Amino acid sequence: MQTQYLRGKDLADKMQKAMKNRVDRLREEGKVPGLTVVLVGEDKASQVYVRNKERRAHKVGIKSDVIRLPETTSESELLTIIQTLNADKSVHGILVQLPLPKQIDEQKILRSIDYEKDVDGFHPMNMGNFLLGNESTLPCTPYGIMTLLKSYDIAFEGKKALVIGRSNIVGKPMALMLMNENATVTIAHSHTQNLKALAKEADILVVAIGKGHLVDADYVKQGAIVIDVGMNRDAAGKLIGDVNTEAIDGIASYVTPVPGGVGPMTITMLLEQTIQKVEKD
Ligand SMILES: Nc1nc(=O)c2c([nH]1)NC[C@@H]1CN(c3ccc(C(=O)N[C@@H](CCC(=O)O)C(=O)O)cc3)C=[N+]21
Repeated sequence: MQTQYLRGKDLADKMQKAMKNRVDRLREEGKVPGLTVVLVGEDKASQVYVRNKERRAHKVGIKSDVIRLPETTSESELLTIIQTLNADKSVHGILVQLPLPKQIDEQKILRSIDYEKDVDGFHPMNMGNFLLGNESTLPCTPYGIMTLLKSYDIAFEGKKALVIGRSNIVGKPMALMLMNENATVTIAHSHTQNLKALAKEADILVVAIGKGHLVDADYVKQGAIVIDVGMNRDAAGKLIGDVNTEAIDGIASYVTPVPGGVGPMTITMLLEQTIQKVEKD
């Protein structure tokens, strides 16, 4: 079987080109979409993501600001900044980069963001509405993955899906989205037994565990669709996924590359949801 790459980067470029036209139209009406990213600390990987988001936002015409705060920022200092952004009419989207330093309660911060400006879909109001099937902002990574799969006309109906990883921002919402598309979904995590055997049964395998090249041919059924959410660095500092893509070549039907797969789609959905906030205004 010839394994095909699901090229998130290509779809992201195409979608962002169309977004540019929508933003141009909004700007003609005097509406300039504004996205503010708050980055606490010096985490190197986070800095790269933030720079990527900023560059892409500017390219589609979104006014993007980054507030960089020191690692030692207190919870109350961060809450004050969020209150200012909540009240600022030129800010349509607020993203507080996770993870936050340990002195800051992440859930408390996410709750403090005006849920109508939560373009990540992490606010409990959005998470709750999403769980209930109501309209909501969606977590960008799983939303991007679903958008990518649909663009390749991949069907979900009755398929066996396994999501490895149960985080609030990827695993849990991913499982729910697959379920909503009528897949039969299993969630695996660090306590799961016989992971390889379980994975081998999956028609759709989503890997979000943060262990470089963990998934190889032993985990993948002939013809399976494999989604790699991993962002790890190897010994040489190169970005590698959770999936050893070379090892499953000829086994999987489709696989997302790293880089150029899920990451660019995450950013695209963030921009999409920011523009939607302004269009609905
Ligand atoms: N509140 C919050 N929202 C997030 O969405 C969020 C977050 N916190 N914390 C960190 C993670 C990570 N994340 C990435 C997004 C895009 C790429 C991306 O574009 N990656 C490129 C290349 C990156 C490179 O070359 O280093 C790619 O995969 O092709 C990566 C990682 C968003 N996150």
